[in-house]
Amino acid sequence: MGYIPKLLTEKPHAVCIPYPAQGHINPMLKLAKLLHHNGFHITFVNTEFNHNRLLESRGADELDCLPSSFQFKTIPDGLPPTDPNATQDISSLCESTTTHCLAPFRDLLAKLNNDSSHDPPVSCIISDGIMSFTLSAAEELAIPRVLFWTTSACGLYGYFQYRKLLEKGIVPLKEASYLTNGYLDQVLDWIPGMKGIRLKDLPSFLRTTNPDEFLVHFAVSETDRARKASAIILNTFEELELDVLKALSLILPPIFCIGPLQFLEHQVTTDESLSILGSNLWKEDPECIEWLDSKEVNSVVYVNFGSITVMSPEQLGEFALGLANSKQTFLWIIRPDLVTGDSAILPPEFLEETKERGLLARWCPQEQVINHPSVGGFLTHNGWNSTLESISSGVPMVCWPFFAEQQTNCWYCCTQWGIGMEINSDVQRDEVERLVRELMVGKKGLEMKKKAVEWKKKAEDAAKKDEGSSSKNVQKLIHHVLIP
Ligand SMILES: O=c1ccn([C@@H]2O[C@H](COP(=O)(O)OP(=O)(O)O[C@H]3O[C@H](CO)[C@@H](O)[C@H](O)[C@H]3O)[C@@H](O)[C@H]2O)c(=O)[nH]1
Repeated sequence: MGYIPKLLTEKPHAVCIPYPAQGHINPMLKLAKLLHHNGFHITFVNTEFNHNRLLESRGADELDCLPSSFQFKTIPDGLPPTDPNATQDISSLCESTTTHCLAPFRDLLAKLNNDSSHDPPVSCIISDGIMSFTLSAAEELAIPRVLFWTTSACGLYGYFQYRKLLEKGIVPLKEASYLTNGYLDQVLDWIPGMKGIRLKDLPSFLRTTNPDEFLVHFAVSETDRARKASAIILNTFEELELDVLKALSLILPPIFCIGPLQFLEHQVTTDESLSILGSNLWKEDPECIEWLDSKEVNSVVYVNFGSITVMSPEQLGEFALGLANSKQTFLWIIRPDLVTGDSAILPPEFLEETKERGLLARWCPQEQVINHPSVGGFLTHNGWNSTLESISSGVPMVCWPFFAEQQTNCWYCCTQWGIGMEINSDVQRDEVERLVRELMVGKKGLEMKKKAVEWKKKAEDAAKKDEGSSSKNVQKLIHHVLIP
């Protein structure tokens, strides 16, 4: 039976369930706040593992002060215990959530809908795009089922190409030498809306010789299942990705572009405890902002590779010496689990050379950092949140995509939006030095800065209260889909 309010005055109740990783929890929490602001009762579902991390990094008190109409619940992720201060293995997590999370999720919904519960009945489910098992639970309750893909539209469209790549025999690669012999440079001229894109610019999981590669088949099944949703949400804005959105609209249910969500979140000011509620899973280093305050406008390179990227000690060394040799001032966030194997050891000559002009920290309030007037450029892995946060702050990028759709985001930044320059995946100190210098003081850097500021303005327009395309899309989503 579908959603029947217990009372006519009852609030709609949205259950928001992110994929359990930082880059997915952040935008989902922003959306949840936005819906709460629009009169929804919210249940936000974390995995037990991440919820413990959230309590650890932000303190339990923060959640105690929330209004009763905004609650957190947890389900297990089905994985064995791992390092509580590190991101879980992504492939295992995708496999585990798909296999193990539906049953506890169903139980949770049943509890929320139980007569003795003080919550209004669950009236819609908003789930991460790669948690599509939730569609079955929503179907059983006959309520709207919305998938929030936290990637860019171009990244999502990139995943949509996997089925065709398999059918055409382009993937899996015939042998490992295809990774380096130029095969990945082939231009795929059959993808509408992505003129000139190369195989290497599509999401990276295709770089495999294994016909059974889990993440390739997972991408195929999740994109297939996306067609069954009531609607798709994207944290982007229409003007940024017009061509791809047009192509996606032919194959997907209605798409609502509601980004940049951080701008819309800033308009939510009704409840103090909610507006300060954050979702960082690592403790933020408070020193970063003070340090930035002491620096000149546009003078600092901000270096951060997000929550999942890992690198070898050699790669860390190349970045370090490239930054040192660039002579630029920098803030570099080295996550405790950034380096594979041993802990991050930086070359002594790097520490000596940069002690006056570099700050190292373990985690920071990135939105605040990147929006700080001192930050002039961003050395990034091009996770979609980081990319969009950079666009929203008018900051150009040097791009070192690690995996997933970061390669696609990078290609768009460098070739379509005019706001990025790519570093070779086999990172070398000389290239880091050259590109960082170009970013901060070169002619190309200046042009990119101009472009980035133009995109920032367009992003602000999209988020303008009541008038911008993203603001209007939020209202359409609510009134046409979530409260039909
Ligand atoms: O010191 C830090 C580092 C990061 N962040 C935040 O953490 C998020 C990181 O997200 P993102 O930049 O998207 O990177 P990942 O953590 O790598 O994100 C995963 O999720 C994204 C959204 O689906 C995908 O685009 C990426 O490919 C995938 O790796 C952003 O909101 C950052 O602001 C901080 O607040 N402080």
